[in-house]
Amino acid sequence: MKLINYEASWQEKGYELPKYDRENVKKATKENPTWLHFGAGNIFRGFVAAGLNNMLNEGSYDRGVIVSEGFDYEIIEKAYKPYDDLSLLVILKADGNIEKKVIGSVVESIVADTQREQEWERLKEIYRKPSLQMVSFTITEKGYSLVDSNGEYLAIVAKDFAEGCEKPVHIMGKTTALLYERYKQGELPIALVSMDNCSHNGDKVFEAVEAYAQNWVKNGFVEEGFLNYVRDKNKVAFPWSMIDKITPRPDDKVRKVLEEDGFEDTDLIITSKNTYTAAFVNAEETEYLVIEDTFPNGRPPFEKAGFIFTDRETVDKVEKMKVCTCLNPLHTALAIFGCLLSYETIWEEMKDPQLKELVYRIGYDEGMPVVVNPGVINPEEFIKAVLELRLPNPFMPDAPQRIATDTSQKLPIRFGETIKAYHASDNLKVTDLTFIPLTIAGWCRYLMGIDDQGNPFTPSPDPLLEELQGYVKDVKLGDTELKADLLKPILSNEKIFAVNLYEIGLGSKIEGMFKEMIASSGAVRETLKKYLQ
Ligand SMILES: NC(=O)c1ccc[n+]([C@@H]2O[C@H](COP(=O)([O-])OP(=O)(O)OC[C@H]3O[C@@H](n4cnc5c(N)ncnc54)[C@H](O)[C@@H]3O)[C@@H](O)[C@H]2O)c1
Ligand SMILES: O=P(O)(O)OC[C@@H](O)[C@@H](O)[C@H](O)[C@H](O)CO
Repeated sequence: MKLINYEASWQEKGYELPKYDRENVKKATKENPTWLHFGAGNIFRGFVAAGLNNMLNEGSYDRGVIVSEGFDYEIIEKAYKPYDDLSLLVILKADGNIEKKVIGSVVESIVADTQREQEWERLKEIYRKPSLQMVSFTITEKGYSLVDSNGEYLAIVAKDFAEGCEKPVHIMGKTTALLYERYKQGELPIALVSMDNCSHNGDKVFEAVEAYAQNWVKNGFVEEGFLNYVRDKNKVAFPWSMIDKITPRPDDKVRKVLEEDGFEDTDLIITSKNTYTAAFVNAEETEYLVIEDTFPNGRPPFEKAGFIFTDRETVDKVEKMKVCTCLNPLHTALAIFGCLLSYETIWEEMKDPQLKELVYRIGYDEGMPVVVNPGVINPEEFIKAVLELRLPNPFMPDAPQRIATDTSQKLPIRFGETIKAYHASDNLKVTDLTFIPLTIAGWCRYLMGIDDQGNPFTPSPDPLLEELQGYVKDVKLGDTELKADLLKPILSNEKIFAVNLYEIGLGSKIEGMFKEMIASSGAVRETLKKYLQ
């Protein structure tokens, strides 16, 4: 059974196949595309492309999506092209049932690299099409960042600014250069939609594109009118969104299940840029995509796929509910302590009495008091499902090591917003927080790269890892005397926590917890017991 030759007989083995004429969809999309997506990773295939696939199956839409990758070209070369852009979605339900769906809605895949002339020219052509309504992104938080931890422009960004729109290297430079093609075509309208887990994600795209446009205007590469176009919300919109569907890396156990069916395209691929990909993607059943309804050139009827359209204020509340309180902070706490306590799956961590208690306390005791009900999703029901069904789902192969990736980029939204809300509150005291500080102390302990048994482990990739590990490199388990300012460069960094933790009164508390966690091997567990029993 090869994806590229899928056939009706697969249905007997429970595989749902595209019910539409894919060649027609391909042709219509290539001629008049409506949607281009950057970031060919797992969430794109497992959720958004799958939503469109449902619409095509039902006949409620007639166009596919074109995917582009401006960072990790191997994803396209190894996980899309060999399979004619098809993929297999494996849904792992909490009751143990598995659904398998062939996703045919991705009809073209393109590497976004100015050195690859044909592909770059095709992207320009797509941007020039009046039919194009939206360009979306799932490129991780760091994909939007133009600066380093000191706020200085990254070298590639500075070079892009200096060299103009002919051969940008940063993904936001490529996006801006392509948008310039659309501007030249008569200022055609479009929406650029981030679907990443960052706060006010639309603003991240806007700020990056605006910075590129400003610098290119300043350096004489593009006209002032382009900057005005980027800033004109009636022409270029940057809607906010909140996306939710736990989509782990392609898993070996799932691979074996597929192989038992006779499915052959099961190679697990780890690219040189550390993306975990395959021709299949495994994900949970639950999914939410809430998008601010600002699309100057219209949009596909995504309501048919269950996506929720609303105003910006509601998206903000939903995002705060999910990313700042009811899911992602709990994930990051499990990621940090999971790596320290040598866990390899989230569901097993949810059987650990202290870790389970920790996420209940972070969620219910510390997060929920500052959550505002967004109306479109009920926070009480949402957090209950996360804690009782989604995280403990034993069929989901999600790993703390995946979630620990880029933790330095995630802390401001996952914990910083709650800390700020307590600090600003008249009736809550930030110094009463215990479990969030405990998790931050755990992260400082994690940065040592030594687990609770005293064995070295490899922390997950993070753009600040090297710098941050430098601060704790001399700490040893059993140290009783620590340099007074040891953690200060970390805990006072407002880029990492959204606040200076010393200025709001949490710095010493976290330092104290860190000291408890380095007392000896086994001290992480003992510290968790102390605060959680
Ligand atoms: N996987 C999930 O459970 C999930 C759920 C909700 C939201 N998300 C959001 O989607 C993002 C991607 O998740 P995924 O599961 O697709 O991950 P993935 O590892 O499968 O893919 C990561 C994608 O980001 C791109 N990328 C990474 N670093 C980049 C950079 N510096 N510049 C440009 N592009 C870069 C990669 O090329 C790839 O396309 C997450 O960071 C998160 O914001 C993921
Ligand atoms: O995708 P990241 O790296 O931003 O965060 C890791 C997980 O917390 C995240 O992917 C969740 O699974 C997701 O946000 C659930 O909707």
